[in-house]
Amino acid sequence: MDPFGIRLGEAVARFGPVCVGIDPHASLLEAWKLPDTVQGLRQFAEITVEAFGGHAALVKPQSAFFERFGAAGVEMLEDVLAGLREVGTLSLLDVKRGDIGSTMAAYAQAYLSDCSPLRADAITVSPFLGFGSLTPAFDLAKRTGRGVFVLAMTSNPEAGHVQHAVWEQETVSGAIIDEVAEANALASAGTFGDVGMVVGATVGEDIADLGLGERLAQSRAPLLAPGVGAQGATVGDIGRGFGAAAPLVLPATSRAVLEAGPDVDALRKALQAVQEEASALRPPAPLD
Ligand SMILES: O=c1ccn([C@@H]2O[C@H](COP(=O)(O)O)[C@@H](O)[C@H]2O)c(=O)[nH]1
Repeated sequence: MDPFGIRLGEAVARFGPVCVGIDPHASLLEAWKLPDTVQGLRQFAEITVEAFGGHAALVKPQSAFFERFGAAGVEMLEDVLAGLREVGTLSLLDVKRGDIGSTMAAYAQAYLSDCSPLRADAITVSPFLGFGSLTPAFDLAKRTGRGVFVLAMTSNPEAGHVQHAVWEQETVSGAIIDEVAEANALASAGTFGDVGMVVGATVGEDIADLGLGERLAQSRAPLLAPGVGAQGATVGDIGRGFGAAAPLVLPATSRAVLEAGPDVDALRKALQAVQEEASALRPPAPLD
């Protein structure tokens, strides 16, 4: 399999950079007139895979909303990942795993090995047990052509207390950006490295205040930017806040698109509207 960064670059060239989420909130199941049960979850999952598979560069199922149904929900998550694989759509499983290295190796096996039922093209991971603790995930992802997105500046309002903390004259988020840049230094040619970061669409002002824009742009990391829509951020905010790093950004949105369901065409239209807005973030392809 080609490295994740290459596969992502191809998908973004085809569909644009938007990452759409599959987040079966109880309130969305209700709005779609589905029961908040495993059966309702199954219908939600089937509709969203049909709507987004083959229509977006990257689809991000949120594990928590499947896990809340126990083993049956996790089985459904396996089906969602398999459904996306079948139509050749890249999956980013949002699980935010992080642990001591030996346990991290087991998480890596769970999501990034070729034979796991829960394998995805990429996962989100948390570096707050120390960046080095993530090494088993980077190593296995590299061997299997998969990707890893490291939380760097998350979209929630509470995040700054931890992520902007300063240690040895460096912010935590700045240190993470530099570690990711180093991990991507040897990645194959192309826009994106194989190691991404999560940098919320809501944090543009912080990027400027902390002077991190240029370092983000140099990292070659695909920058997953959740927060578009329900959390109040817009694609325009990304253009303004991310500066030179904007071409690396994958604007991510879940509820704002999912609210258009359950009709498959309406879901696709809602996705397409964000995709059209987001096309302004990337420079046009050079003419031959
Ligand atoms: O910093 C982060 C990291 C992850 N998320 C996840 O993205 C989606 C956002 O959903 P919306 O409905 O578009 O708000 C959700 O799965 C979060 O867990 C994030 O929001 N911020």
